[in-house]
Amino acid sequence: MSQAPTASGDKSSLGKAFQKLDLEGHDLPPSPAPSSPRNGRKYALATELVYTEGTDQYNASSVPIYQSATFKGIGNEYDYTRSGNPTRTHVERHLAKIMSANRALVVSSGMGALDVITRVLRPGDEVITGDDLYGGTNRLLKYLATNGGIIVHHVDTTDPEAVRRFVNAKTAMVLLETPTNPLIKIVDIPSIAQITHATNPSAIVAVDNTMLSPILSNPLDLGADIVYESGTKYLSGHHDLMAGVIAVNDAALGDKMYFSINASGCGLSPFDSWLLLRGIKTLAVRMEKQQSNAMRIASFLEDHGFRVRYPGLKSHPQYDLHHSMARGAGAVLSFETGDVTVSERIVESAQLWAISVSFGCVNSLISMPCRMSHASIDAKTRAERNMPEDIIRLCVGIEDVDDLIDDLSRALVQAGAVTVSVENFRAINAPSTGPASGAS
Ligand SMILES: Cc1ncc(COP(=O)(O)O)c(C=O)c1O
Ligand SMILES: N[C@@H](CCSC[C@H](N)C(=O)O)C(=O)O
Repeated sequence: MSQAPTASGDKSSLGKAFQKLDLEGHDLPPSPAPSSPRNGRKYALATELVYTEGTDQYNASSVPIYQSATFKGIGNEYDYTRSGNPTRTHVERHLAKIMSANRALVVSSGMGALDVITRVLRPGDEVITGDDLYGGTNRLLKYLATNGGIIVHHVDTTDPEAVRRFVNAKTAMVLLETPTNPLIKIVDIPSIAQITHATNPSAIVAVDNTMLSPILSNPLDLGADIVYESGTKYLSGHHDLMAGVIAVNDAALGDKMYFSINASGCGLSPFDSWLLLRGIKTLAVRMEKQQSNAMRIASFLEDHGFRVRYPGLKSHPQYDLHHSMARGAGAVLSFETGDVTVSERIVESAQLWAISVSFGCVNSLISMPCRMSHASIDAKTRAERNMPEDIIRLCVGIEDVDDLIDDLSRALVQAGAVTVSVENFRAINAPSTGPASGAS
């Protein structure tokens, strides 16, 4: 894997600028020693998730919440919570271990993480990214293109050759999502990282791993320079906090990220750091259940004639690619009905499935991305990027799967999307039963 730019050997003035600011600032400590070397995990990931290193003077089993803005003294490890806090450091070291990283940093949201990452960009820099992106990511990139002099190329990142056509000496960043949100397209991280670094070794390959989380994928091991995630989703798992995570292996890159976090003041609060840590401990068991539920639901919809997008289904055109990179398919899927009104009726008819943005939570959610999570992408752009207006996204939780399928069946029938009698729900959902009369 190529190294990301360093403060001394950088492609642009940005490395020098950071070096200068770091030298002028008195706001370090950067680069705390990682608690474990990268990939130096002793146990399986599911075990490592549960155990964190280090404790307080009383051997507390749960890391204390250091709910303090200031720390007394001169020249100590901590002086001010914007610059560093023991609870935050604890979750950062834990995340570094489980993300195969030398350093992880936590901030106030996933978008906050992307904001910090894109602060390395300078006017004239080029960014190559996908044509199916989370709406907020698209919005931030559009803002940078409009106001920051950044040139953003949206390409079909499912085709590494499409990326190759745009990589050049001005490419500062290649920003990837996989699976994409909401079209569930798969991006070949190793090929794109190789293509990018071969042409421009100082270009940063950044991967948004929100849709999978570290239990299923470690993009740093696949050639990425930066991996970031919305901790609001699987990592925390209960929709009770907002968080963002940035993980790197390159020390200079980590220092730049830390500098921006301290300078802009977006580090995660002590209480949210504690909540995030608590959530991470159950990630493996939540994901296992969410994923098996998602597989049943995806199969149910496919059996009933819908076009389903889910990388756990063999019918996904990039099934093999996805499973060459990841340890599972995750729990987000989408499907189309062919009719926006029918889709709206399904979403509104669901009772157990909450109509809500977001995903990765213990309870199941249903949404229409074009009206909700991706509404900030204008309709013309959505059409140009082949995002079907009728697409429904399901974010599967840990409930009893038969209850979820029953509720979905009821909603499909009420919306006129399938024709089966309500009484027969359990019957039609039994795995041995053939398809009902199909999608409308
Ligand atoms: C793929 C993806 N990346 C990043 C984000 C941003 O995360 P947050 O909402 O925590 O800012 C989201 C959702 O919001 C997302 O779906
Ligand atoms: N109003 C919010 C929408 C958040 S969408 C959250 C999540 N990433 C998802 O995909 O559902 C906004 O405009 O950012």
